[in-house]
Amino acid sequence: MWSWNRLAGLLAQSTLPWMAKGIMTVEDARTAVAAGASALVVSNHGGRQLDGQRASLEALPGIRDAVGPAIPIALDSGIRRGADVVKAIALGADVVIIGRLAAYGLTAGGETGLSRVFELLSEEITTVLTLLGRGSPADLDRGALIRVEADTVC
Ligand SMILES: Cc1cc2nc3c(=O)[nH]c(=O)nc-3n(C[C@H](O)[C@H](O)[C@H](O)COP(=O)(O)O)c2cc1C
Repeated sequence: MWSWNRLAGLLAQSTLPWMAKGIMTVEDARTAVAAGASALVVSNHGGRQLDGQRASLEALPGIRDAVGPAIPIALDSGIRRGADVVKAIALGADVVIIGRLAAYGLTAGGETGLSRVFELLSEEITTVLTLLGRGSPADLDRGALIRVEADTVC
């Protein structure tokens, strides 16, 4: 079974930089950074392992606060449109990763379909940034968002 100790043994055999994927708690984020991770991927693996797990977007702000600004953070799981990318950046991600979205594009239209996925994402990100009055992703912060509790949505 995988453990942080087993990972330490593996890392001792290499000087390559590495990133930890599947980080969903502040505790694991701190442990990964202390173990030498160069970057983190906040991810619930697309909900494919524990489908009742909380969303990676929910976990992101606390993890960013815990590790500070210097550790690059990627986020994945559930990115489907440009607004999702904007939310992730506003909550502290440096980059996002797409999984099934890329697969959907490839399935629907091969290389052309995949290119279209990136075109749509780019257009949507530009639209959302414009509507928020932000010039670029670098201008995003948590003030761009409001939190709506699920039980307040009619
Ligand atoms: C068919 C499939 C296989 C995957 N296999 C792995 C895997 O072996 N290891 C892993 O860390 N994540 C795996 N993932 C999760 C992806 O790396 C990624 O975290 C996830 O797809 C992101 O969520 P999204 O699909 O909603 O964008 C897999 C995802 C899919 C769809």
